[in-house]
Parts: sequence; C-alpha cells; structure tokens
Amino acid sequence: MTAMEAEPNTNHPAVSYGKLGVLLVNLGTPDGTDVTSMRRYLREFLSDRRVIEWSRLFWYPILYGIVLNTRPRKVGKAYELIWNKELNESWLRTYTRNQAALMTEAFGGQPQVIVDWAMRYGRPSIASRLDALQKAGCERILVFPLYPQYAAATTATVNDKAFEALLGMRWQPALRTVPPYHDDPVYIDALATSITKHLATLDWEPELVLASFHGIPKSYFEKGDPYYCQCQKTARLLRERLGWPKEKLQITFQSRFGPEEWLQPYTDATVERLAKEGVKKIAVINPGFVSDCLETLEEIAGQAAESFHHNGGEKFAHIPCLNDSPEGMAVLNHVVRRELEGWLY
Ligand SMILES: C=CC1=C(C)c2cc3[nH]c(cc4nc(cc5[nH]c(cc1n2)c(C)c5CCC(=O)O)C(CCC(=O)O)=C4C)c(C)c3C=C
Ligand SMILES: [Fe+2]
Ligand SMILES: [Fe+2]
Repeated sequence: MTAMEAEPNTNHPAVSYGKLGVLLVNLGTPDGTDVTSMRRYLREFLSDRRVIEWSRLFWYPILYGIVLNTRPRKVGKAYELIWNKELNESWLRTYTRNQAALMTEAFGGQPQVIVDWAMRYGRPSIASRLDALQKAGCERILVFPLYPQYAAATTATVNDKAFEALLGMRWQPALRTVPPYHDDPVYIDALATSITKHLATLDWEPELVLASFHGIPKSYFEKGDPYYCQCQKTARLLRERLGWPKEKLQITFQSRFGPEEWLQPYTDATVERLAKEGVKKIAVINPGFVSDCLETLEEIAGQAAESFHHNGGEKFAHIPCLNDSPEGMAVLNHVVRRELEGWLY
C-alpha cells in the first residue's frame, strides 16, 4: 500500500491511510417487528427503483395508499415467528455480523484488512460503513453484495448505493465490487456438502429436492437480467456435483410480490402439486440466499412445509442456508481473496 510522504510546510489534518476494506452487504432488515419499524423498512425497500420498476406516478399511490398501510402489520407478524429473540434482531442481521467477524478472524495474519458489514435497507447503512472504513484509512474497498446470482434488484442496487456514498467524499477510496459467483466450484461444493450433511441427519430420504430461488418479475428477465440463467446454472452444476438425475433436484422460484407474472415454476404451486400427486417426502434448499431470513425460515420452513403436509405430504425438510457455517465461510473467504488479487500482498 502507499505510504504518505511527510510534508513539513503544509498543515493538513491528521489522516489515516494504508488499509484495505471489505464491506459485506446483505439485503436488509427491520429494526423491530412493530408496525413503525416494519413500515420504515418496507418504505425504503419498496421505494427502490431497482426493485419496483413501475412508473412512480402509478406505484406511489399504491405504495402509500395501500401497501404501507396493510403490509407492515402482516409482515411484522411473520417476522415475529422467525425473530432471533436472544439478540432481539433478525437472523439475517445476526448471520451477516457473524460472517464479518469470522472473516476478520480469517484475515488475522493481514492486519491491514478491515472487514465490516452493512444492509442495503435499514441499518447499518452502506454510506455509514463506507464512511467509517474511509476514516479508518481504507484507500481501497471491496464491496461484496451477498448474492451468488446477479440481479439488478439486489446486486446492482447495492453497487448503486455504494457509489452514491462516494459522491460526498473529498478523498474517495478506490472501489471494487464482487461479481456473481453462481458457478464458482467452491460455492457449488459447499451447497453439495450442505445437502449431503443435512440429509444424513434425517431418518428418511427425500424423493426429490427443490432448489428454491427468490423470484423476479418475468419482465425483468425479458429486459436482460441474467438472474434466471445464473440460477439455472447453479442448479445444474449442483445436480452434476451430486450425481443426481434431473428429477431429483428441481428448480423453483419463490416470494412473488404484486400481480405480474414472475419466474416459473413457482415454489408454492410446485410444493402443493407434488403433495397432491402423491409425493410424500421432499427437502428444500435455498441456494440463492447467503443467510437464512424471512423468505427461507417463514416462507419455506414455515408456510411451504405446512402446505405440503396439508395437501397429503408426510415429510418435509428445509436445508439451512450456508449462513456462518464453515462451508459458508469457505465460500465467502474464497470469493473475497480472489477479488482482492492485486490489492492484497
Ligand atoms: C418486486 C419486488 C421484489 C423483487 C424484485 C425482489 C427481488 C429479490 N429479493 C431477494 C432477496 C430477499 N427479499 C426479501 C424480502 C422481500 N422481497 C420483497 C420484494 C422483492 N424482492 C419484499 C417486499 C420483501 C419483504 C418481505 C415482504 O414484504 O414480503 C428478503 C428477506 C429480508 C429479510 O429481512 O428477511 C431477501 C433476502 C432477492 C435475492 C431478489 C432477486 C433476485
Ligand atoms: Fe425480495
Ligand atoms: Fe416473501
């Protein structure tokens, strides 16, 4: 890293320098499950043009007139079911903080590296942590949107916010962003190990496993978002790595929002159909989620399991996300080291 030259005739303020920052960024989380916290969180989230691409003239009356008056209470109840009561926060927040702490440990031999974490929506904000890293002397910062598959609604909006934060800085750090790692062998290996390990804890074997990814509206795909194809590739590589036939690992898309058509096949409809067709035992994995959150713990482990049982299914297992497990950390550390090449000596 660069060293500052002494400048005896100038009188500039004390500056920190010579550090390398890594900022892990996940989607976000409300501060609490109460209606006010949920409303603040959903307002920020659903005002993002990368998430809802409809014209503001059309969307804002719906958002402020209907969605923000009904959804906070409903979603708050869902969050209550999956809240990390011990720490009074969402699991997404707990896992993201743990990931940063474990990555800090992994960089123990390289004290010039500072690892931090932020949320795209809610706290801590990307701007506040980039500012802290810059003040701590980071001349170079790697921003890591925690999404294996790229989507404009997730990866791009994190990057937008990061570059926006630099607008106000006199001394900008150099910024790099982590590209999608949907086909990285270390990631595929970690998913395969996670499935194998989890299935070994059951006293039954699933007839098939669903790889359920968060959906996006079909129109986003048609406009050129690579997300769908990256999800397909992850699922194919995972199937090949496990040596399974096509029917044993099937891809689905969950968490629809709004009236548009989203990527198909839908997870909820598939779970219901399978149960009605007489499939008795299934497992579901969420390869696109780095950490467990509302969408995996409540929508899959809660709602999808209930629907499967209600429609005649007998055994349902939710395979946890990689979270802060050794396999999960191996993926994050591997991707970060790869992307720091040329910056880290
Ligand atoms: C049009 C709306 C949405 C798009 C597009 C979308 C894409 C998308 N989202 C994730 C990951 C997560 N989404 C989460 C929650 C969530 N998502 C939407 C809407 C869209 N997502 C809403 C409104 C919500 C909030 C909950 C709700 O009201 O239903 C979460 C969980 C966050 C948590 O705190 O637990 C994650 C993670 C991806 C990966 C993605 C596109 C690929
Ligand atoms: Fe979402
Ligand atoms: Fe949802």
